[in-house]
Amino acid sequence: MESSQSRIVIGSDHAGYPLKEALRKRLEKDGYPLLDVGTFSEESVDYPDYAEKVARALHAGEGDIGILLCGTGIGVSIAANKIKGIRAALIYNDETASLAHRHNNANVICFGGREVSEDQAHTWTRLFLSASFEGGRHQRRIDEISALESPGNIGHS
Ligand SMILES: O=C(CO)[C@H](O)[C@H](O)[C@H](O)COP(=O)(O)O
Repeated sequence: MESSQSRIVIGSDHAGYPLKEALRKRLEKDGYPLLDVGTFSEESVDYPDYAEKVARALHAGEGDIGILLCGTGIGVSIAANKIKGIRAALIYNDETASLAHRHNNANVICFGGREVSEDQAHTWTRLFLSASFEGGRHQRRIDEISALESPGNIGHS
């Protein structure tokens, strides 16, 4: 069942800005409560700043699900996944839109603003939101991802 109550936090860099605007308007029309953290023009900016803004808003409880856009969707995915508790998924078809929720319990979805159409981004966002996490073996794997963030793990000094 689709949760029309999911509160969305959306952000992009300059390359994702046109698609962010189009997607934001469609999701607002659908009735989703939405917080837009920028960017607000096509002036060049750095995508890690917007991945951080979306993650901060989610950590602050200002939204349930994040949407991030850059040119390819890759940069925002990499940046967002550096932040504790964030599971960001790059979406590129119907299947990944659904499985990102059902198996990965992603809390951020990412799109390439120069790679996907407005219709695709809208359809895939709705598919993601209408899916449900299946738990079971998938929860075990997510717990393993969380363990990678622990202070005793690789890369922590
Ligand atoms: O796609 C991106 C990162 O994965 C960014 O949105 C940038 O667009 C990309 O790095 C290209 O940068 P440019 O400054 O727009 O040439």
